[in-house]
Amino acid sequence: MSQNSPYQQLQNQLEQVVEELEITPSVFQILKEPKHVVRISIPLQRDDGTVETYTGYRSLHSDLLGPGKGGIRFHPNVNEDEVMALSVWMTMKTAILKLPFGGAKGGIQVDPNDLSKRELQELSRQYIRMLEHVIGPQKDIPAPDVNTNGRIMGWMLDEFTRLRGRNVPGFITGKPPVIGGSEGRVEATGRGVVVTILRALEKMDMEKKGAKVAIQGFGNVGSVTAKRLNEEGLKVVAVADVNGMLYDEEGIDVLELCEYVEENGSIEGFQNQELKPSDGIFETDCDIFIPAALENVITSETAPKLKASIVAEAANGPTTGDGDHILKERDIFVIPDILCNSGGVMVSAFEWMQNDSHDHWEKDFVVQRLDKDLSEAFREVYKISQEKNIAMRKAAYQVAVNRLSDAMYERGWVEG
Ligand SMILES: NC(=O)C1=CN([C@@H]2O[C@H](COP(=O)(O)OP(=O)(O)OC[C@H]3O[C@@H](n4cnc5c(N)ncnc54)[C@H](OP(=O)(O)O)[C@@H]3O)[C@@H](O)[C@H]2O)C=CC1
Ligand SMILES: O=C(O)CCC(=O)C(=O)O
Repeated sequence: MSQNSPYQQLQNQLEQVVEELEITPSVFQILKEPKHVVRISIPLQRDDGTVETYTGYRSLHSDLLGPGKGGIRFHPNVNEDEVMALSVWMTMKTAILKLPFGGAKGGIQVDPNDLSKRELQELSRQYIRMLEHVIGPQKDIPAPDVNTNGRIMGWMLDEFTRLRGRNVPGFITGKPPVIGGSEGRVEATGRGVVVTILRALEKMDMEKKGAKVAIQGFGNVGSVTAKRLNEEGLKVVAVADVNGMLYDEEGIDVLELCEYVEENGSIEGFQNQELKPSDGIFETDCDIFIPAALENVITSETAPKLKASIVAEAANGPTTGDGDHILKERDIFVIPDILCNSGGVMVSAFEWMQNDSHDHWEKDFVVQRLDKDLSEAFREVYKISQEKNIAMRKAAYQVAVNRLSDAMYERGWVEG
């Protein structure tokens, strides 16, 4: 495992949390490894008739509190270490939120931009065919993540339905509402990120109107977060994607940018502005910095440059151990990923519940419940961080591990 292995860093963190909570080390023994990791080699017939194989994974970290839950990522950097770490973070999120789920994650090592629409659909269906034995509404329930969306969830649902010979809408979440998806799931992660930011601003006595925001990543999570912050009166001054960064100290026209990205797939060319280098995002003058792309971006190199007083981790695992240490030393308030971006899985849980009871909730109801439940989770974590004088990340892990440890005891997996 490399030094920047998210999975290794996680293991170190978990071991420390178990020690500090003075709970039995057996809890760490159980949490340190996923229950299973399935690796598949997926053959795909390309449009030119040749066959290529793609490596795919599904890691089920824990089904202690319910079936595994977690997204599917399509990206060239997907690997076993990453998928395992992402599945552990899912276990922590669902435990913090008291959802009836464990943690899982999957992915395919592929750049979807290299595939035609037919190839992408076939690869998505093939992934489900090859993993049918380990997924299902009471076993392990997938959802969207980086480079996957409602359209892909729809194809996957269709494939699973064919395999089972009956409709099983609760097998996957994040699907379009017309085939059983929940209202508000597309926006849920970004909306949740903003709920946690608003709670943090209140706790820190910071004015939200005009607060300056910089966002790395302008996909599903980054763009919805930007839109919601804009509605709340904050000012998005910088946005970066892989091609570069847009900067406007007066505030970017977020609505127009969202429409532009929807049509053009990138921020490049927006209002004919020249992009600045993508890395400039770390040095932007702002109050809130939001990583909303991939792992390991706040490091020993970038953490010292940040100007923000709040880091809201919309991405999973954006901060390395060294980076985190520097943020702590610099007294930057971090809303940890396992709390900050958990609005997505929360509304996925709502979707699964609606599927189970053949119900359809109105969007207003979904949004209100998300705001209320996530604010409550924020308060619980914040209270512990204050009482114990520890960082929000450590407090979040403590909440999760305590709950998991209690469940292990009640199920007879460990002694008290
Ligand atoms: N979707 C969800 O519901 C949830 C997602 N998350 C996490 O949020 C993060 C983003 O996911 P999501 O928005 O769904 O993914 P998307 O695929 O929709 O968007 C990812 C964005 O990140 C950008 N990006 C990738 N690499 C870089 C880079 N090196 N520098 C700057 N920008 C970069 C992409 O740019 P480009 O388009 O140019 O490639 C794109 O704008 C991930 O960590 C994911 O795990 C967490 C919880 C739930
Ligand atoms: O909605 C879900 O089930 C999972 C979303 C996800 O992958 C995540 O929170 O990282």
